[in-house]
Amino acid sequence: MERILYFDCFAGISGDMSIAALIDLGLNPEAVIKEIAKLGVKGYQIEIKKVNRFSISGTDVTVRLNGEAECVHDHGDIPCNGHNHDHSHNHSRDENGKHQNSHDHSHGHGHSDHADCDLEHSHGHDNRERSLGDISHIIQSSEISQRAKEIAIAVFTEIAKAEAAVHGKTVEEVHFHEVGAIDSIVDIVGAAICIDMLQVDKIYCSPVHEGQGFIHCRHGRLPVPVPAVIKMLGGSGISIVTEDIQAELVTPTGFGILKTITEGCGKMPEMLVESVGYGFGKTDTGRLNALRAILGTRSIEKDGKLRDQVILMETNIDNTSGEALGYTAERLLNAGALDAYFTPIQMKKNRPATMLSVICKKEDSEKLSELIFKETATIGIRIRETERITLDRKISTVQTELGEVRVKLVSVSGLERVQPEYEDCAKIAAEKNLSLNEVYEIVKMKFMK
Ligand SMILES: O=C([S-])c1cc(C(=O)S)c[n+]([C@@H]2O[C@H](COP(=O)(O)O)[C@@H](O)[C@H]2O)c1
Ligand code: NI
Repeated sequence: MERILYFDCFAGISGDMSIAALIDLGLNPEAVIKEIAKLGVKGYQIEIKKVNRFSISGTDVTVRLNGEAECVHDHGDIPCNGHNHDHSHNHSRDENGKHQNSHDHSHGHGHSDHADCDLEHSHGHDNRERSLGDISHIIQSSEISQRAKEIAIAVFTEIAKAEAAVHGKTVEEVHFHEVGAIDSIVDIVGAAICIDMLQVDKIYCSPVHEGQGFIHCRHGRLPVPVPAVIKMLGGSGISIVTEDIQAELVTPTGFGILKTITEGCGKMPEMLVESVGYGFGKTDTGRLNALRAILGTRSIEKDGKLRDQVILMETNIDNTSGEALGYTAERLLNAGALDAYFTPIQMKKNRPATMLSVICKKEDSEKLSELIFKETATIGIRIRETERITLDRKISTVQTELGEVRVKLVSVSGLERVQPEYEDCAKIAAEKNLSLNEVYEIVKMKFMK
């Protein structure tokens, strides 16, 4: 059996929605808080509560920094953005999640947005700038589980890479403001801890719904999806559906988490649903603003076959030498491609050309597409996610009169099929001066009854 986690992102995703939805699946909130405390970061409180929004029962997670006052901000362009998500605020809500006291201007700062709050004032937010190295150090030196550490650092790295690209800096030069604040660290590490606690084998997501318009943050006025999110979209295999809502529904923190942990984007896989969790966002969009997490199981085997998702990349090339193409395929295979192959094609302007196809795991697609761009003259790659059915296989070693040979054993409709390993047979054939076929036959004879 395989445990599957599916994120239904019908209202986007943010850091606090992620941790809230995962806890709402049935994790013990106290146990999660205890794990997060192992970070050794001080000066915050996590409030996890069950609430009803639009008649749906779910979880709301708010990280409050000690001595925090309300975040004071007025919203020029869109509702309460910068807070859809990952930062705590004390706005109270009615049953439908609408703000009752929309903004408390008690500080008299009159900020125009939350990020300005972070940058210029110290009324409760953690203002420290942190580099990826600082954050990785906090995580590495803590006593949270190894898997949670790996996930959390991978999320921060993903976001740092996007920020670096957007701002024309190196990853080391990137200093997080919003995302470096304690509440975002808690959201990301908290989500990583929950994923580890849920012991899931595979994670998938739906296309992610995003609003439109502009937000204000420390960079000034940014279009939605914000640049860091757009950057991370590349190579993610995740698609965006634009809603007619003037709000930022997808935050860099939320998308960073999603991109890092999911293996594929599409419809909910067929599975037996065990539990469903709703994690509420903070923005009032006038409709249910929640991330839905669905946990279930499916049998990995269906008719003796395994099903999983792989990425298929294709590019048509008419201006790269045969030498360079052969070299590219070799590099792709060495870098983790499941397969890399060529098809002769006829392109426009009567050009005989070559289509390069690469099959790979989702997590390798970005790296491999970069390699294709680097080694060939192509300027575009088609990328799609596709389901793969494979026969369950066992590798075993047999003793033959020619020596030890590895074989793949697969079962098809109850019949066992033996596939001797090419490398082993080729080596023996060369050493013993036999044909490859002769070696194959000798190995296969071992399995004749
Ligand atoms: O802090 C930075 S560098 C930052 C970059 C970007 C880019 O798209 S670049 C966007 N933002 C906005 O700030 C808030 C908080 O983001 P979190 O992911 O930390 O919650 C949000 O509106 C982002 O879009 C910040
Ligand atoms: Ni930025």
